[in-house]
Amino acid sequence: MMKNVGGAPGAASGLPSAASRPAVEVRDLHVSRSGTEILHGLDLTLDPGTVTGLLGPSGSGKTTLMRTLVGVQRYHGHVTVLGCEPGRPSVRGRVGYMTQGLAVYRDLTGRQNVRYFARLAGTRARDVEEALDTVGLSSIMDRPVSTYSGGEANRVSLACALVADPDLLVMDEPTVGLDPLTREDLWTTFRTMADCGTTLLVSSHVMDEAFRCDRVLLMREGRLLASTTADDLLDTTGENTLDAAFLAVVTGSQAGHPGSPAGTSPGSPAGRPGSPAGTSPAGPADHPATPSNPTQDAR
Ligand SMILES: Nc1ncnc2c1ncn2[C@@H]1O[C@H](COP(=O)(O)OP(=O)(O)OP(=O)(O)O)[C@@H](O)[C@H]1O
Repeated sequence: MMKNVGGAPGAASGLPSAASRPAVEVRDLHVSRSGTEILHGLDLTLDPGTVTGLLGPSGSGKTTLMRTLVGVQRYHGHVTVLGCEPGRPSVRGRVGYMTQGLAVYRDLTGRQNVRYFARLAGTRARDVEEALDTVGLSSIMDRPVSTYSGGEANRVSLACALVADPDLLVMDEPTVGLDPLTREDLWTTFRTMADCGTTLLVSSHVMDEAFRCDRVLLMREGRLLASTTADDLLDTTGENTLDAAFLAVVTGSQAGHPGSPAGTSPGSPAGRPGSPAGTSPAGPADHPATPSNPTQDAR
């Protein structure tokens, strides 16, 4: 069953329905940190119920984009998340964010951490044991996180994000440090969540994970180079591997162009459900937005 991922129902009002409205819409997004512009005018949309991979070299701005979407980064431009300005109280509880750094309590056990985040999520929370099981932590969930390996501790962070059952789940390299089996299980979980209406944005340095995504956003130096699919990326670059295709795009050495954000072909990765998300035309950047999230860091 699809979640209601939007605000007011659209059919009766004549507005686009929640399911057809983008879960995320970004136009002409600029972000500066410490006086230096980091993002230089991004345009993108994420369709509801899709998995989008965010790929780019270290320092290309992936985390900065994610921070913007979850409402902890000051920005200029037009950004809506689930129909609202990022960080607004009405949308905060519906957006999950798994950061790169460990964001759990090390003196608590895995189970206690997940239970705590489930309580914060209130009635919308998923089952705690199920969330722990999903990330493969059931056997060690009663040990303090301080005794976990790095990969195990990361999985607690992920379970804390999953247990809140968000409508938009933003994850910064969630599969780092995971063994192939757990990684496989997680991607299955991501797909199931998307099929149930959750919109997922996943950054990764593992290029093959692009095949798991409905759409892939390629970034370099604060710009969006392409909004495409893994298959289209191979086709348009003529490369055999995604690593090579990605390299061709980021170094600008490919023969063809993999597709501008607004101009990629509408294919999906082979055998995978989900409609590719298109991109939006640029709009005016006339009003700086100030996220209302009290945890915002506008550096
Ligand atoms: N507080 C800050 N002040 C100044 N520059 C910053 C700040 N935070 C990040 N940056 C710079 O912004 C750029 C983008 O950083 P960001 O963390 O978004 O990249 P990323 O693509 O997520 O990198 P990685 O893959 O290594 O995590 C980098 O050049 C980084 O040095």
